[in-house]
Amino acid sequence: MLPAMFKPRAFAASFSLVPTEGFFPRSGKGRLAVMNSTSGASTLVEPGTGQTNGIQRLTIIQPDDWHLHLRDGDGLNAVAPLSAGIFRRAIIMPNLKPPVTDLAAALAYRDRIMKALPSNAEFEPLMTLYLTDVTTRKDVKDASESGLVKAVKLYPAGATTNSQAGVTDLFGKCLPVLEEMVEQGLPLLVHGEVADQMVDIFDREKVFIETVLTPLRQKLPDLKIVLEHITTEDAVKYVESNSDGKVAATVTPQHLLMNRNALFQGGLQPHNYCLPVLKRETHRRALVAAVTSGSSRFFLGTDSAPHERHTKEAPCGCAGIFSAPIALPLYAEVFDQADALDKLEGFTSLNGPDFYGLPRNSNTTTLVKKRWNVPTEYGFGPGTVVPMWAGHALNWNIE
Ligand SMILES: NC(=O)N[C@@H](CC(=O)O)C(=O)O
Ligand SMILES: [Zn+2]
Ligand SMILES: [Zn+2]
Repeated sequence: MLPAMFKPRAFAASFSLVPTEGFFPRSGKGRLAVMNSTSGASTLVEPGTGQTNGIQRLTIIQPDDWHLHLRDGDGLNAVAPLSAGIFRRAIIMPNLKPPVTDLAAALAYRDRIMKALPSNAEFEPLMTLYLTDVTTRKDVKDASESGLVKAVKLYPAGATTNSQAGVTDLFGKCLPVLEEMVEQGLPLLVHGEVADQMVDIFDREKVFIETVLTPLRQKLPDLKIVLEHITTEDAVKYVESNSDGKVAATVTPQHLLMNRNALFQGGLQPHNYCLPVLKRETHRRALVAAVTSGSSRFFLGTDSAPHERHTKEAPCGCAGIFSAPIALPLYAEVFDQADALDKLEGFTSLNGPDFYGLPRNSNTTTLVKKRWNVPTEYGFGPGTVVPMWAGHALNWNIE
């Protein structure tokens, strides 16, 4: 199986301290196969400060994960300790079956998460409500006043995993609830894709920005919005052009490290399939430029979304990439490649809490440049889950 690799040739020069081969996932075909990949990215250099390439060890304020799927039941018990071992807090996505639509459900889910953690874990789940056509102002007010629910999540109905109960008509059905969110200061987190099957799947984020986000901002300029797991240059530009502090975006490791070739490299690659789907290389480069620019409007959200192996390696495979245990090394790889390790901490640990109005963490995490291999799978209830870049070598690890 060929790896999902697209690493631009120009990056090799910046890896003088570590053998270039070290980073390339082992494909059985060796380095040449990777270098000849059809990514179309062979001459690109990412922006950076040009000051950080020699760094071998990096201590940063402990990161939080601003977009995490922990699932439920046995799956929750398997993955929650993995996130809790790395991140201090995480925004917990509510797309369970049935979804987490009110305070009672959020508190019950929070209890199940706490029970899934080791007794010494210092991990704070930041709960969210799943917005539906019938969510009420009271639902939002109660949730906000609890202090434990930090946001409301918009899934356009049909756009992604477990979004069937999502919103069918945001402006027709949800405006009073959105007004309540403005009053409560509760951000709206958006899966920013239209669900219209007539819109090309690679264009759904751009069309969402044009047809939903732009008018939404006009109607409710004081609503705080996080455009989740952005994948396009269009989204980067949108976030950058909204400079009033109300709009931010999370960025996943997969959208920073892979382009859409990774879906088909050497054959169909179900473990690289997520929504929004990977985009072309120009978009990936725009994302890397955005997160390494030092802008405070972009922050870490893994969108770690475990699905049991057989539900992804299937005739109709689920969307979602499991990255929680390796996400931090993957992000370090991105910033190192861009020679911008000095911008990593802002992205992983400062911009998120600042946007949410929460305190920054006080303890630290140390990353070291040391080769290791991503495990090929993790336990997931009775089955297993395959992580992003399973079995491949990474250059960074958590000390
Ligand atoms: N990202 C994904 O591909 N899947 C997520 C849902 C989501 O975040 O859209 C999931 O819950 O599996
Ligand atoms: Zn989503
Ligand atoms: Zn998600």
